[in-house]
Amino acid sequence: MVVPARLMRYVIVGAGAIGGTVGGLLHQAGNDVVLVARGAHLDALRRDGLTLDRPSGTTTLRVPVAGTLAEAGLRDGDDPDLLVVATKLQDAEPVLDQARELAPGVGVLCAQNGVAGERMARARFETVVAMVVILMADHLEPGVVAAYMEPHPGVLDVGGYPEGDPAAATLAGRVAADLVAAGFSAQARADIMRWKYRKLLSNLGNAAEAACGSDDPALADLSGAARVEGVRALAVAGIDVATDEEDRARRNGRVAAGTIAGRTRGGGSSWQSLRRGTGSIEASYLNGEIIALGERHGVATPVNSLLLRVAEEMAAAREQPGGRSAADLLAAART
Ligand SMILES: CC(C)(CO)C(=O)C(=O)O
Repeated sequence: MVVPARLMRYVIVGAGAIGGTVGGLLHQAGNDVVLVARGAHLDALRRDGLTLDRPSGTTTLRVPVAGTLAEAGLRDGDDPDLLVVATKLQDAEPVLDQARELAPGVGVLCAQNGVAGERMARARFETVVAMVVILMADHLEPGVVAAYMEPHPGVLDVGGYPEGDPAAATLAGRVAADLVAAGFSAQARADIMRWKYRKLLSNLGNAAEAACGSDDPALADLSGAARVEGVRALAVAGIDVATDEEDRARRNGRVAAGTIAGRTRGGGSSWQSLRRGTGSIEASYLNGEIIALGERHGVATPVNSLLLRVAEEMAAAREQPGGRSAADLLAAART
């Protein structure tokens, strides 16, 4: 893909917490954006626009919407779109397959946790941009998204995948500039995957939070134990990970104190998946990534294995988040 000089159109699939916030604010900053949504959310977006609740107030944005990528008219060629995949990882492959049929030369941006989205995208497309998403947001109801961070709405660093690919790096630079102009903390990084692995480590606690709830007093111990296994597996696999110190220097956003529009943030993305009863959870691409590395390199990962099993069971049974005890899970993983 030759990255064109003109402003690209962002076609964003997965217009929930992440896609809605990113798309809404890119649109507000004057970018050409289409949100691809489904069901009641699509109806509400068409009827009422996108309502974005932020600590600074509520905005209604008339972002163009479509029900499918075909309806969005996804295009490559001389005037190509950028396809932004903001679905959960378990929902990404059908989107990528459909996009490939419509516009095989399109550039793809993976606005997702973990490191699997980039692999999936690169298996189908030439130009792929990886993104580290640190954005505390929630898809509250059809048409309504809350973004809880201030003073900026989130950290969205990007970089070409694989690292060193010149077209992907150029595209990442363009995206970073648009994100900064839209108010995000964003930068293009030549070593983006170190940062994605760093973020993966923090997401190993997502399944624990979903299973036990954020008020569980032993949650930090359980999540910490999952991370210790993750750090060990990545180190033995020889995967370079950005450090806490580097991370701290970048973190200049925080979750707004109290509530916005009368609501308090409940939990992270896996907690939200259980709450919505979607029947699936991202843990197989987060804890599962570490389990697979551990198996390959002889590192035991009992805590991640247990968390994955419990989170998947809860999702399949459409259990609400928070029903398990973190102390019990930790004890079970250690026996
Ligand atoms: C950082 C945070 C909480 C939001 O991007 C996250 O990664 C998640 O919940 O999955």
